[in-house]
Amino acid sequence: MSDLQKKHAGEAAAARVEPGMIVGLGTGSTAAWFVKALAARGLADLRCVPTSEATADLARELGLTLSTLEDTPRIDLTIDGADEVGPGLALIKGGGAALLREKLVWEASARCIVIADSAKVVKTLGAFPLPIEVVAFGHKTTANRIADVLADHEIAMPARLRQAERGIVRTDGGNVIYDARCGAIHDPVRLADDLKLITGVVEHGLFLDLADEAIIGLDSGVDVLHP
Ligand SMILES: O=C(CO)[C@H](O)[C@H](O)COP(=O)(O)O
Repeated sequence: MSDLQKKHAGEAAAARVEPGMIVGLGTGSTAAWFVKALAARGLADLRCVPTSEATADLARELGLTLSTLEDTPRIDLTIDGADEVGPGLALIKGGGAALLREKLVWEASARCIVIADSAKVVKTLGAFPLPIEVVAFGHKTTANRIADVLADHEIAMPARLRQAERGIVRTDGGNVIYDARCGAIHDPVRLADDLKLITGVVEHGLFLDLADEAIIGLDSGVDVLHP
């Protein structure tokens, strides 16, 4: 994980934004570099839709004009980080617990650019634990159904409830997160479909066919990938 690479990716992404755009702001440390670089450009008439309370706080502090998905349901460009960038720009996201709002904003966007440091680029998704957002009510019973689906995908490890020092992690929407240590996800499309069918699962961190471009930060500049 390289902060310099994240900075390079964030800055290159900020250069893609044009005055007057409605921009989706991602969540995480790479997205924070983007938000800072975007604010520094001082572009006119931007409206920004943040994907988390943390990003909203940062953007507000930097003087960016915020909007909501309700007020601006069509976003021109969203720029966001990822935990893994796989073949075809299939992604794992949700390490920062913002996957649901992120996916809502991505799906409302005409164009999405993922930004990441070079360590995030992988040949097969799944080394990073797959975040699964679950309704808090009865979450342990939902976890049992998640384990059954994972077993059907030859993933033996049950997903683990995400905890922080202060206890169970809650998302901005009040849900909990289970992290599935998949090892390797051989059929991301089928796994995504199967997880979505589980009652109690709100969203999962597989972002498939959503990224139009990836800007990968290097020590000396960036690399641009397309699906
Ligand atoms: O999906 C995310 C938050 O839910 C983040 O984009 C992802 O976790 C990458 O974070 P970072 O840029 O800090 O490595």
